Amino acid sequence: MEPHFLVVTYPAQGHVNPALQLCRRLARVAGARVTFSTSISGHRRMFPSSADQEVDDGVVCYVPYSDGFDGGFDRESGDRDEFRLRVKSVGTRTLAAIVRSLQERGRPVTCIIQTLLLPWVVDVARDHGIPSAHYWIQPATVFAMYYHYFHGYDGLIASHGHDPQFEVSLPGLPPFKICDLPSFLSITRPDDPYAAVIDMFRETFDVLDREEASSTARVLVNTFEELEGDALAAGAGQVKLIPIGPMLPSPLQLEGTKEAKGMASAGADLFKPDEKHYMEWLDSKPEKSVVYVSFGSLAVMKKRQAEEILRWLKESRKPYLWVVRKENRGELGDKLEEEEEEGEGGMVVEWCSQVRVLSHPAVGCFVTHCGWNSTVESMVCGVPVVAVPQWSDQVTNATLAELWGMGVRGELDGEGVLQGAELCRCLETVMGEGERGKEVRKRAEMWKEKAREAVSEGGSSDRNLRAFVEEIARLK
Ligand SMILES: O=c1ccn([C@@H]2O[C@H](COP(=O)(O)OP(=O)(O)O[C@H]3O[C@H](CO)[C@@H](O)[C@H](O)[C@H]3O)[C@@H](O)[C@H]2O)c(=O)[nH]1
Repeated sequence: MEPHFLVVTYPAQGHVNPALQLCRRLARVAGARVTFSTSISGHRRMFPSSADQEVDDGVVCYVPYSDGFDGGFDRESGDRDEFRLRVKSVGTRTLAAIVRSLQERGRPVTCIIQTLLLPWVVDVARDHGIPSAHYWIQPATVFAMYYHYFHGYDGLIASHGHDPQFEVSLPGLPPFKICDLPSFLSITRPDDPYAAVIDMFRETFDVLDREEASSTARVLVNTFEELEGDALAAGAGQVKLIPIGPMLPSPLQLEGTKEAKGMASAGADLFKPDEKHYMEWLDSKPEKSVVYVSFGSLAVMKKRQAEEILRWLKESRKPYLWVVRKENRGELGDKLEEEEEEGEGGMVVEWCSQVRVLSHPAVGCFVTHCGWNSTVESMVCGVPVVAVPQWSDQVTNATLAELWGMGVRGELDGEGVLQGAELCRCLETVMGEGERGKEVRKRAEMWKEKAREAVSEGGSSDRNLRAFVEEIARLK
């Protein structure tokens, strides 16, 4: 039977991107049919004119499921517990209907792969007798931290939640301070609005425990052996972690291929791309001179943080490209408009093609919140980072990026803000002529080479993905 992977993902940009990159990789490596499924709210943003219908880009077929929140979920005021339960009940039903409909149309699914926070998808796979796999889209180190949290270390971590400098030693990992563990692990108040998120992770690890017992646990990880060999081996019970990354962003996967042209605009973006000519603007700048600033797709930047960046941008002479999403603009008021009008030193955009920006020779540094995709994209483009983590895995990723030598981490003040002077110091360190800067740039180049090697034909991640595909083929 022809292999057919169904990749299911949560409707957030940081989940959609690696899921779609995996789809393209699977299509290429396995010559497989691939269907991508996110919730209707996400599908509408990717394909505004699709009227909730299936879309086919020639390589990947996009079929949306309903999660009970077709108009989207209000992250500010929505009840996360209600969200979790409704997504599970409605999602289970509508995804099952998709699996049946694909079967009836002669396109039976042979493996279901789900990204983070969707443990119920495993039940859909099991109910239909289809093998499944998890796709962990954060570092292996973060996986190991969650694993150990749910396997005996929750009490220790919770009891030191008030002491961010306390160092925890988890099996197989170097010691990490409490404040450098994924921030959800330090939630102790049940009324915390993010308490439901830790329940979603708990459900995933409960599912893994069950699968572990029946030796069916498979976890693909968006990392590579050369980067996180120790963390991959860091005692996660019998759960087999399969490093298959870094998933190259679509523009890089397609570089030089026939599909590249048509695919360039194929909808991964949940945000409307800014029409400003930022790539042409980059063309006019000297090599490695531009500072690119972006905090990803979810973080709502504190007003003071934005003001500090703005203050620094005005004072510094470095050209900059700064992504400020629409919903963050209110925070900045007229100041941003003024800045854009002056426009000499830099450019502010609402959304850009980040991978194209990072691939541009004019970009010399990425000031990032260290979402895992941004971290990986910076790595595969050889661009050093100034890390300004906000929450979740970002604090761990920032610690790792510094440990790997590909950048420096900004010291935040008591309110969690990176002040202008500190940003200036970090940029000087990374982009300046001092020894540290030279070393950081050398390491960034080194990781770029190693990352690309891992996913090129015969590289460690390429071999792992092929072996996974063969294993799935043998199961049928
Ligand atoms: O103007 C922009 C800004 C961002 N991006 C893309 O958006 C994605 C953002 O992903 P990421 O850097 O991971 O940040 P978040 O959107 O914040 O991702 C969420 O999901 C990630 C994966 O689970 C986690 O690592 C993060 O902490 C979490 O906030 C990346 O692929 C970027 O290339 C663009 O294409 N254009």
